[in-house]
Amino acid sequence: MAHWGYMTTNGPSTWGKDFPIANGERQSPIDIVTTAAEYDSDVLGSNALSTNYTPESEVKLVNNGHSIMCQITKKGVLTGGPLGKDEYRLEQFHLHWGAEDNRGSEHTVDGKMYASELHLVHWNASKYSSFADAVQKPDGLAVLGIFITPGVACNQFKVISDNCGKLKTSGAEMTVDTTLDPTLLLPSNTSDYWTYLGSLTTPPLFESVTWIVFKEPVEYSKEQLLALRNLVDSDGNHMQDNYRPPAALKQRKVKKTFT
Ligand SMILES: NS(=O)(=O)c1ccc(NC(=S)OCCc2ccsc2)cc1
Ligand SMILES: [Zn+2]
Repeated sequence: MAHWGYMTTNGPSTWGKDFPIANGERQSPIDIVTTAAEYDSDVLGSNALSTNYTPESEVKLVNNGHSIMCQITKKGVLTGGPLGKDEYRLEQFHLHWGAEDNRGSEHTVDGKMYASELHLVHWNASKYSSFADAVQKPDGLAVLGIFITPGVACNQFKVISDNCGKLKTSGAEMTVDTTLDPTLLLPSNTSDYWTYLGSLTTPPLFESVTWIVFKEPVEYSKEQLLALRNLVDSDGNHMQDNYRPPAALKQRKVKKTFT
């Protein structure tokens, strides 16, 4: 099986061969049609989404061949909003980006694509014993999606962007002694978001993700975006355009927490 990727020969349009769920009923990402999203005060209004992350004292950065991933060791927790009382534990975060600023995000908003999208991946620690146990359960995962647009540098992201040069090739890993507070990777407004039931956006495409996509984008500098584009993927090409285009919404409703 040719390893999946984002090239013409192994990209999103070919994933259905080895991962038939690619054409499933709750695939991600999606195009968020803002006028069709339903404001749902009771489910969402009652208990606000809350993140309780502990600043990392060291971070493990991994070039896994299709993104740059930061593995989390502390026990940061996400709860509330569409997650109810369940506590979801932060496992890792990673990104998707384009070769140019006009593309790169996975979710789109009324067809608009952002330059990049940051994903904070959590698993339901109230119901399951590990990420691997939760990854295939319909309520197993929760991923925060943060849109990224070119602008001023994001200081908290510097620890990743400043080290991309040392993580050039697929499989490269490094541990960096630094404090990193995942809370500071979030937009200032974390009350306004869209949420819907979806999937992993890369193989194995499991339909186990409650998606929470914030309305407010965060800014990264041109240099920080360029650092991502200089990474090399598992085929030895520049890691760029590592995003899956929107999948069909099918019988799903997108909820929003703002009017
Ligand atoms: N882009 S995404 O956030 O939807 C996303 C998140 C996690 C993953 N996959 C992960 S973390 O897999 C870890 C290895 C694994 C373990 C059991 S099945 C795969 C894929 C896509
Ligand atoms: Zn992702």
